[in-house]
Amino acid sequence: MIECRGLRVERGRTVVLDGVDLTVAQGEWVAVVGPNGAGKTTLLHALAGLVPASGEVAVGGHHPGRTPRREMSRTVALMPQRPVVPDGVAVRELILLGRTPHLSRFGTETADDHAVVDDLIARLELRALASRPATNLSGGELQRVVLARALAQQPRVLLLDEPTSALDIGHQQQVLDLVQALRVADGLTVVAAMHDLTLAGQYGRRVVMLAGGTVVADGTPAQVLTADRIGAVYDARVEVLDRPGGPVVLPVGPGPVT
Ligand SMILES: Nc1ncnc2c1ncn2[C@@H]1O[C@H](COP(=O)(O)OP(=O)(O)OP(=O)(O)O)[C@@H](O)[C@H]1O
Repeated sequence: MIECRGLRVERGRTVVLDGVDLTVAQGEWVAVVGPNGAGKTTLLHALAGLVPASGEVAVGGHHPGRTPRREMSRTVALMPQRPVVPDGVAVRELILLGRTPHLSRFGTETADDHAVVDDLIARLELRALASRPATNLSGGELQRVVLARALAQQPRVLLLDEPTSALDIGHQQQVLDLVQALRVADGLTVVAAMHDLTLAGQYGRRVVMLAGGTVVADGTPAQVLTADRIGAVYDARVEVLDRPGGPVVLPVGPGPVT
């Protein structure tokens, strides 16, 4: 579903991604991890066709930069790290915008479009927010609404950029469980950039670690999320517990305070 060979992205005069090879099968969930500035967002943007990239890139058989936007939006949906919300738009309208790539040339929504939106509102427990202006939501509420908008696109590939960064622990599990259910039921392919390494390994069967714009590790959560590698790549003190659901990555404190 995703094939990158020698992917390279430059921003200004800086090479932000270089020589990235990534193959993702349909229905796979790949967690992309790495320190701040590693290139995670840039990778997702390159896959969505939002930044120019060189090298070979194909997503759902399309070259992201050379495919008409409407067609690309039926294949790939991006849940951005920093969503831009137009003033005065209500939550339900914002989610309905996700249907845009599927509308007829006349631009009118059908009963099916409304049914898709209503189903997502129910599954993400957004009913109480549906008529509120989206600009008035809390950070976590908005994050769930923006996920609903991306899912309303009914994409084949879902790109999630820090999807749980503003969510409490219950809502983290709610949204990731919903994406997991869609992956299993519909064969949705998921690439999710995540800072929470434990969650990354619990949902991503495969973890790709980026640092300095290149892939430094690619494998199962247990192969990639080792204390030594995290210590070296993130310059962090961590302990990793081996649990049936995946590695649990714990920060280690600075020691006794004197
Ligand atoms: N438009 C731009 N112009 C110049 N540099 C950029 C631009 N966009 C991103 N960068 C740089 O590219 C690098 C990768 O940024 P990116 O947002 O992809 O990292 P990230 O891994 O998602 O980081 P974070 O975890 O902090 O969100 C950073 O050093 C960033 O400053």
